[in-house]
Amino acid sequence: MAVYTDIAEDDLRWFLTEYDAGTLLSYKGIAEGVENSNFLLHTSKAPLILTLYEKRVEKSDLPFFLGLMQHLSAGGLSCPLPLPRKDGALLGTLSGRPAALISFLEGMWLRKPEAKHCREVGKALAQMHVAGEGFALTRPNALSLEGWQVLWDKSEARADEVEPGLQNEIRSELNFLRAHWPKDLPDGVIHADLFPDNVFFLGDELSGLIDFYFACNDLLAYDVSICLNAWCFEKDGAYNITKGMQMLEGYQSVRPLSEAEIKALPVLSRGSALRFFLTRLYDWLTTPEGAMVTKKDPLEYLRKLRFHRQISSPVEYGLSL
Ligand SMILES: Nc1ncnc2c1ncn2[C@@H]1O[C@H](COP(=O)(O)OP(=O)(O)O)[C@@H](O)[C@H]1O
Ligand SMILES: N[C@@H](CCOP(=O)(O)O)C(=O)O
Repeated sequence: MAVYTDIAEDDLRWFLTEYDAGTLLSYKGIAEGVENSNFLLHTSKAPLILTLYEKRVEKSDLPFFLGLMQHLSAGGLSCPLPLPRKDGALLGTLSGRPAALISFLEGMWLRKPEAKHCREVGKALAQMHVAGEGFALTRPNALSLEGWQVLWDKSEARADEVEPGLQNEIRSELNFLRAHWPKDLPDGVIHADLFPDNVFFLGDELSGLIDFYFACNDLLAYDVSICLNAWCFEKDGAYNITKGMQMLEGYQSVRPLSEAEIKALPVLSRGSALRFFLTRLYDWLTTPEGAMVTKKDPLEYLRKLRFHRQISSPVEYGLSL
């Protein structure tokens, strides 16, 4: 679960007086999530999500994340909106952490997404890419090639504890990606973590996207590759080409991919698989036993990475060329 920082009821009541949010009726920690501490609040006005920003979130990035939600929402994307304080600021402090109130999004995430849901996700991702145009702030992707190397430097010495031979395999993967990473593809604001737990559905209808705390400026097709990794593999590790096809068709129904983007999908997918492998590996090796967070399996992403390595044409992702 992810509640790293506890809050005292009196402090929360005091914090809420800065907002026009009504009076507190109840609050509870939310078990899901990895990065931040989240609480569900019921007030006399409306349900709200309270987020306390934790370890990997830089305070200086918060205006980008919160402003982005406002920009995307104004552009027609369904996503939470930060609630301004009475003084207009979007950010306050609670229990010594930067904290924000955001609107509660109806829906729930799908534990067993089907191909038809992948199509909706592809569409919503493309809508987000379009809605992100014109956003005034920028944020470089801290988890691209350089950031991967930093994570790897911190994990490399113990990597073979997780699987023998990993040291050599990941070292040469990083070399490959450094040499082949595409540079001239369309870029813009990407979500960068659009996993099933960050997409809400009401029945089969997508009700919105959450968790913009990895959002940044990067290649749009890299975001597509993140979604292929996160949505289109089955529990047994097999790639589901029907899901891939639906995801890509859904995306292209809003924003067609260029030939260069399509050609780059295998290398981008290797990069995104490595990115999630590395953060999971780092967390696996450093999260203390008994911590209140569910550690995610790095090897799931190693298997995905190996799959992308043997792709010989983007057609294998379900694209019709
Ligand atoms: N705006 C929201 N509306 C409804 N539920 C939310 C909202 N934001 C977060 N949640 C709940 O909190 C959980 C964790 O949120 P998330 O932003 O993914 O956390 P983290 O950044 O720590 O991974 C989500 O799975 C969801 O259950
Ligand atoms: N999606 C990442 C972990 C980040 O978790 P989130 O709760 O912020 O989506 C992974 O699966 O490794």
